[in-house]
Amino acid sequence: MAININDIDLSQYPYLDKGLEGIVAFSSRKSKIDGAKGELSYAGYDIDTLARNSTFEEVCFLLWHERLPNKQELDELNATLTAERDLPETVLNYLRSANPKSEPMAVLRTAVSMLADDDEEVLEMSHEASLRKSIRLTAKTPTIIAAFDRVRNGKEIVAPSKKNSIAFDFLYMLNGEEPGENATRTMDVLLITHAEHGMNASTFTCRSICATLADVHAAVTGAIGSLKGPLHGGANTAVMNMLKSLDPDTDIVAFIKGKLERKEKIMGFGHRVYKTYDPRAKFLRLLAQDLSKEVDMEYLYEWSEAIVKVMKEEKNIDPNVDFFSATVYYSMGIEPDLYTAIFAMARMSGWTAHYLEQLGNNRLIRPRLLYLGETDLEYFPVESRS
Ligand SMILES: CC(=O)SCCNC(=O)CCNC(=O)[C@H](O)C(C)(C)COP(=O)(O)OP(=O)(O)OC[C@H]1O[C@@H](n2cnc3c(N)ncnc32)[C@H](O)[C@@H]1OP(=O)(O)O
Ligand SMILES: O=C([O-])CC(=O)C(=O)O
Repeated sequence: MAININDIDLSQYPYLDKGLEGIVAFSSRKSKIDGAKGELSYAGYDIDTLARNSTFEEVCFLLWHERLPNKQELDELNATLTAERDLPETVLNYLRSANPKSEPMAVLRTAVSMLADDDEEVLEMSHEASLRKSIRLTAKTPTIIAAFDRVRNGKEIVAPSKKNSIAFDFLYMLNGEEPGENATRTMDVLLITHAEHGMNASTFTCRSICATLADVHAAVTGAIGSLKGPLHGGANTAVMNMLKSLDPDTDIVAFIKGKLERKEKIMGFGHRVYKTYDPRAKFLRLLAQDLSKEVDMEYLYEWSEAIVKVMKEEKNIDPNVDFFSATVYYSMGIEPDLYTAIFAMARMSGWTAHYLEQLGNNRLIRPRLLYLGETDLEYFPVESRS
């Protein structure tokens, strides 16, 4: 006989909720979100201030150490991140032989996992060794994404120039030519705004893996798998696929209303925590407006604004970080299926920061399950089952 949920005294299970909404699973010093006000800060610094003034490397230091670096500390981190950008030959060989039709996120997941093979400290679990591995993972992830994109497009892999920031070198390795100041700064802002976001699904995955005392490579490999889905980081690619399906004759109001009537979700909208405009979307919206105009694709921004208006009127739902970032990436000439991988490249800093935090105050994560299946069934050998 199956157990009926109505017969169970649910007051014994105070935390039972589909999707764990509202449950505080960890404490952290990495980021603070006020979902009602639409505010986000990393280790005490408002996201708008960081996006306007900081660099991704400085944000990495902030997330790992919970304070901003001084000049010498930042120079040292920059030097290490630059020196660690090369990939081991085993990973390069994998990227050269990977199926060019594979999703970049699947290839990234495999390549990041493979980095463990060549990391001499892989099983060294101290905070110091885990931080060194985190720096190496953050340095190498952009090289993996750019190399796979070149290989799948029949182009030679470009080695890192090691002359400049992660944002600069990523665009250099992707396009085979040095990016200008504006493109570099835009990529830096994208990386800063995507770096960290509390107990999101992929960070939860990362911390759960860490809590078994598995190494940081294992934890971020799991996190990449979690970020890939369209309800999480995969939404940015889905947003651009939706925008690309439109044309100047599309009645956007009818298009969105039709989707809502069919109970389809509009990608890039809604958030478990924000019940108002995502502060990062506010920032990226301005970038999307400027950049799409610069490359004569202002129509993408105009369609986006039209969608924002219908979603507000019909569902009172605002855009999240994935909505306008799609137009920013597209205006930079980046292929839509790379967007989630670039998100992962940024979030590597947040994942590894949470890994270090979990390691410093660890307990196995093992929630309970409410069993609702059959009980006390009689076992019959397979031959006698109908
Ligand atoms: C980096 C990130 O991960 S940001 C999020 C990226 N993901 C997306 O953009 C995918 C689209 N958005 C969504 O699916 C959701 O808003 C999520 C998954 C992000 C958050 O979802 P939840 O907190 O679980 O809300 P849930 O899915 O239960 O939705 C609540 C209600 O809002 C509606 N809703 C939420 N988001 C959307 C959306 N994007 N389009 C249409 N309706 C939506 C739901 O249909 C539901 O309506 P109902 O109560 O009438 O059935
Ligand atoms: O916080 C979340 O649920 C999703 C996320 O990662 C983000 O918005 O950056």
